[in-house]
Amino acid sequence: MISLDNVTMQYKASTRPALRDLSLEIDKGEFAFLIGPSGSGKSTFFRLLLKEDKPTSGEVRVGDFRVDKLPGRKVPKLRQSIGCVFQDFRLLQQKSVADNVAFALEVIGKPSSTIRKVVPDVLDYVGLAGKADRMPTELSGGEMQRVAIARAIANRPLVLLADEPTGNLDPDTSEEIVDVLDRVNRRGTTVVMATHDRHIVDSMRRRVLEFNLGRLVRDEDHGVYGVG
Ligand SMILES: Nc1ncnc2c1ncn2[C@@H]1O[C@H](COP(=O)(O)OP(=O)(O)OP(=O)(O)O)[C@@H](O)[C@H]1O
Repeated sequence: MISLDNVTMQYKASTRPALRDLSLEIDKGEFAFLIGPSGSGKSTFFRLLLKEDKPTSGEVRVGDFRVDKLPGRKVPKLRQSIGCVFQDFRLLQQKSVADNVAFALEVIGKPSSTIRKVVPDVLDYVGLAGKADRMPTELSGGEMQRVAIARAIANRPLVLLADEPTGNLDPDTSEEIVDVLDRVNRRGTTVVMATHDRHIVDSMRRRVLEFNLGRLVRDEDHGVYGVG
């Protein structure tokens, strides 16, 4: 589903590469944690998958997309097959919960009949039934992240990338959010979650990919956070 082959990413403004000769594969349906200290390359890895940056060398694949060689006109199609969730939720503040999700489907050209059906289903799925008409300011952090997940999965992407999705949440709420991601994964979506949350990694016992200084230094199937 995701594969990197000898990928190096050297930003022009930086003296050392953000990723160095990175090779890894994540299969369809896997749930993988990406861990490592600040600056180890986790966000850069996500940016390469989304073609927000182009690697200096090496090959990047997501599903059938050869991302590093993808022409610009095909990038929207790639991004439609990758859902993203971030630490800071990134909701549209002027739109209701339902409209945040609907808007994501509108911009990719889904017909309104589909949108009317999908939005309540997906809100129900993430545990927000009954909150469709709330504005983001009327939600808790955990609820905001549920909206962000609903928006990210509404189009049933192949992959869900979550960049520190629990970074702004308390421990109990974090567990609830990871439960939602776990359900999304069990439905067949590949999930990759970058995190600094030791407790979550240790309790889930899923694949752990540890980065350090742009290198993959550990890859374990049922890993823990470890000493780092
Ligand atoms: N646009 C950029 N230009 C120059 N250097 C960059 C750029 N983006 C990231 N870097 C550098 O690349 C390295 C990897 O950064 P990256 O953001 O991928 O790390 P990270 O593991 O996601 O960190 P964090 O846990 O803090 O989010 C760092 O040394 C960073 O300073």
